[in-house]
Order: sequence, then C-alpha cells, then structure tokens
Amino acid sequence: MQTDARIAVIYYSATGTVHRLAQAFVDGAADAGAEVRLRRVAELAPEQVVDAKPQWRAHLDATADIPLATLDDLRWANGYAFGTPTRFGNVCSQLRQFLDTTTAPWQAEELADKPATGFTATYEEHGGQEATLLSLYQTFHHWGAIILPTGYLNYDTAHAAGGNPYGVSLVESRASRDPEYAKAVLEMACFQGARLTRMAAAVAAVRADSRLG
Ligand SMILES: Cc1cc2nc3c(=O)[nH]c(=O)nc-3n(C[C@H](O)[C@H](O)[C@H](O)COP(=O)(O)O)c2cc1C
Repeated sequence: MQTDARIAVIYYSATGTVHRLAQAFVDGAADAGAEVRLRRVAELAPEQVVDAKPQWRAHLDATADIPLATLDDLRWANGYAFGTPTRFGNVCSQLRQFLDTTTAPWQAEELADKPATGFTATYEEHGGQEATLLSLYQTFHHWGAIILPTGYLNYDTAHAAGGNPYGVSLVESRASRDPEYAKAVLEMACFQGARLTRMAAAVAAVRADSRLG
C-alpha cells in the first residue's frame, strides 16, 4: 500500500543504539506505505575522540554510506522522526547543530504543519529521556510542526517498553539484560513510524484539498 507520506528519519548515533531505533522507524514507516529517507547528521567530535572509543569508530565507519541530512530532506518530507542519544540530559550537539541550520526553511514556513516525533536512548533508567525529548520538541514548536508524542497508544507494548508517553526511548543498561524489553522498544519504534506515516498522509491530504488547505 502506497501513501502520500514522505518520512524523513534523521538521527545521530555514536555507538549504534539510536541507529537501531532509527532503522525500526524506517521499517514501520515503509511497511505503512511511506517513502522514507534515513539520514544521519554529521559527526562533529574530533577524530582522536572518536578513535579513543573503538565502538564509536566502528559504528561511524559502518554507517558512512548513510547520506547526511540536508535541508532539502526537510523540505521534501511531510513527516519527521528525529533521534538523538541523551547527552547530559539533553539533545546531542550533533543533532542540535543540524537543527540550528534550519532558519531558511523555518522562515519560509516549510517545516510547519507537518507531524514530528522524537526518539532517544539513555544508559540509565532515569538518565533524562523525557528532558531530552521535551527539549527536542521545543524546536518543533518554533517550526509550527505538529508534535506527535507516543502517548499510551498500543498500551501493552508501550508498557513493556517502559511506558514513556513523550516518545520512543530505550534504556541501554536494561536492554542489555532484558531482551523482551529491547524487543518491545523496537516494536514501539515500528508502531510510531507507522503512526507517523498515517498522520503525515492524513495532513497531506487535508493540505492538498483546496477547500481545506
Ligand atoms: C557525553 C555523554 C553523555 C551522556 N549522557 C547521558 C545522560 O545524561 N543520561 C544517560 O542515561 N546516559 C547518558 N549517556 C549514555 C548514552 O546516552 C547512551 O549510551 C545511549 O544509548 C548512546 O546511544 P548511541 O549508541 O546511539 O550513541 C551519555 C553518553 C555520553 C558519551
């Protein structure tokens, strides 16, 4: 089933956790009929810092063929999923740097009236996921986007995934010892990718209708 949804999944991941969530969003959106672009944002850390952590270097090299996000991806898409690891309770600087280049499409109102959701990962259970997502969503407010939180839809899976109503989120320390939990979070990412697709298609249909748009 093909829809009019064009979903951009834009993320940063140093060691692969957020990348796995991004891929699940892509799968959920594509299965629901969206055309999907998976885009990473540029690494900003100095080479010697990346090299000091083998897992970081390995992930950066392994994902080098994923295109970097551009402003044209934002203009093209009619629905957004942005992913970031939590960094000291906040959005990582790499994703912030990309968001901070969006003045031109923001001023042209090219980011408005589009559903946007966020996803994150922390190491700790109380490591700041909600703070990170709310911080990310502040930018969506300024864009005039339509913020699409997870709420408690798909409740059994949402509960098994930690019950975060602000956005899909994964606690790395729990995922490593609890495969059922990790599976539920990935299922929620798929679910939210599909839901984002349905919302993007619905909003696009309204905007295409000259009587309503
Ligand atoms: C500089 C830095 C800051 C971090 N800050 C937090 C934090 O505030 N809370 C937390 O639980 N984990 C924190 N972490 C851990 C990461 O958020 C976590 O490992 C995440 O799953 C990494 O995702 P990635 O593999 O996609 O890079 C931090 C890691 C780094 C390197």
